[in-house]
Amino acid sequence: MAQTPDQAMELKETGRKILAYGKPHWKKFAGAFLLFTAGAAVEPVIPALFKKLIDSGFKEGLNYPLWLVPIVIIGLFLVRGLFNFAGNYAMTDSVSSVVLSLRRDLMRGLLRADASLFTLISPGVAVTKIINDPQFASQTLGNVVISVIKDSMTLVFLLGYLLYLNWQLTLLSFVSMPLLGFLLKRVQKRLQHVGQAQYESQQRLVNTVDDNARAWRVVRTFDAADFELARFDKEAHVLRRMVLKTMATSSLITPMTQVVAAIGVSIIITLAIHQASQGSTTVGEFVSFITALLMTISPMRHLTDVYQPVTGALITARGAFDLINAPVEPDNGTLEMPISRGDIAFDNVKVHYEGAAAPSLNGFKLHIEPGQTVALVGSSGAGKTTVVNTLLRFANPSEGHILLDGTPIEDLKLASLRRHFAVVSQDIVLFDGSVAQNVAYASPLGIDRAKVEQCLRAANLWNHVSTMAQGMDTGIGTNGSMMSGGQRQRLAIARALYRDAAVWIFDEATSALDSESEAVVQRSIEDLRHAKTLILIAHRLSTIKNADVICVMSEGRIVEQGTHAELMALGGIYAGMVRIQSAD
Ligand SMILES: Nc1ncnc2c1ncn2[C@@H]1O[C@H](COP(=O)(O)OP(=O)(O)OP(=O)(O)O)[C@@H](O)[C@H]1O
Repeated sequence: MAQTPDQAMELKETGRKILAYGKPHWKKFAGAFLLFTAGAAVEPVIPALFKKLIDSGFKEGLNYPLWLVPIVIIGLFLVRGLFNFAGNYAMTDSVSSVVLSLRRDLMRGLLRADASLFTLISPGVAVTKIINDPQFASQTLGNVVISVIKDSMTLVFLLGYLLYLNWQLTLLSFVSMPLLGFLLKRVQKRLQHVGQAQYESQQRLVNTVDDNARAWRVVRTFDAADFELARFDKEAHVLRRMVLKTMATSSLITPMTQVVAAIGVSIIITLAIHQASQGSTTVGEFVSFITALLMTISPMRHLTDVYQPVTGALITARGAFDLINAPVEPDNGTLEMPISRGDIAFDNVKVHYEGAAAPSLNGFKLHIEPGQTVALVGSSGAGKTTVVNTLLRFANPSEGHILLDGTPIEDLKLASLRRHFAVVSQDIVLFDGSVAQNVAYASPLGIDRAKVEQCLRAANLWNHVSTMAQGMDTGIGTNGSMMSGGQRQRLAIARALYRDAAVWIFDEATSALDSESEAVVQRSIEDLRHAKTLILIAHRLSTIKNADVICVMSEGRIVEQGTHAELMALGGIYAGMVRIQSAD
């Protein structure tokens, strides 16, 4: 897989974006920089001290107390250590601030993303992108910055000292630099494309784990543990191979640098020995020069070692930025609608999902008056849920309009539109919290416990909740995993009832209920009739026969419409469906 120029550009762009996140914290970064610089400035003092000690100690006799030697050496290391500690602290402080802002923006990206995003990424990948990736990328880049500051400063000071000691020899050390630059460029290119492959492989592995955590019951029922393990192993091996490739490529850098550096150093040492043998340098000068020269190798090597982590971090950050840059749900409406009567009109609406063979709604026409109860029935795939999705603007029509109280819904702000609906959908999703927190979910006024109880009673769940260890404050586990299917459904109904909406939508809301619970919920729904606009979607026709209007849908449009009695009298599709169900 070759790295395209575009991808290379994107990495630079990613780098710029991360820098923009660091900008507000520049003072802290600058503080860290100064502290590391001060730490690095201590480095050449060490060889300089050796020169002083050796020259004066060996040639001129001691002209300072001997106890000063350990004090000064220990003191120097202590000062360097303190500067480095403070620098690390300041750096971590700044990096964690960057992680915080990045995570918040990623989360915002997820919350605002268009519905299409959720057909592309799994929950596991979203978690990785928001939780792990910013930490990994920022931490790695932070460490690299620390190492670059420390090492380049150390190098600058050491080089300064070397130039001061012997500028001709020092300049010679630059001879091998172009060769090193050329080799490093080639390695970097390879690192970029192996790193990208490693990132993609990791995402696939996350997807596999995500599937197994969500569908664990299915996996066990199908006795598919071995099958899943084999699937996991296959991808885990691919990832392992990619990690090895990355490491092998980046490990080339160290020996390459060392050999190239050795060429330069060997020339310089030879010349230095030659100069010393001519008596043009003192022993102290010679030892000091060689010590400082050898001390440059370690920071030089560290500096060339930053390619791999930087590339890896940028590739990871680029993946995370995908989430920030994901297409945002269009919200171009400008109108607010504080109160709604619940008057809904569909005017020749056509919806064609991307990639679907046929439109899911095709010339859909319906007027629902305030307080009316409308039932949508029809075979699976007829487009019933799409009506709801379009009404809430999770899907957008390519033709036609939907009006709420006479206003086209696309003219309303999304939040202003959606606040008028309470929906119990087919797939029940609950939050990891208590019963009360789930019922009063995101309520701006906090939890009204009396109202929570009233809604739980209406949903026929109060009897169960009152027996739970902490009543309505009992936790229900991830996605309500500690409740039965019917209890989860009733909790979702209570959540919808709690919301003071103008339009209530129940999409197969009682399908998992036993007949007693269904009767209670049915009565609660009956109580709402006329006070609210109700849209009921059900396969079990007995649950909707009291509706004011029953719409029979087929292939995205209404093919029969009327009351139960009218449709029975018509003797069409609806009457046929009723006959089949009563025969069951
Ligand atoms: N996100 C999507 N992308 C592509 N096609 C979709 C999408 N969602 C639904 N569809 C298709 O649109 C059609 C109508 O689906 P819809 O969910 O509205 O049917 P339904 O009448 O509610 O069915 P059911 O009674 O089984 O719930 C189906 O053929 C379905 O495959």
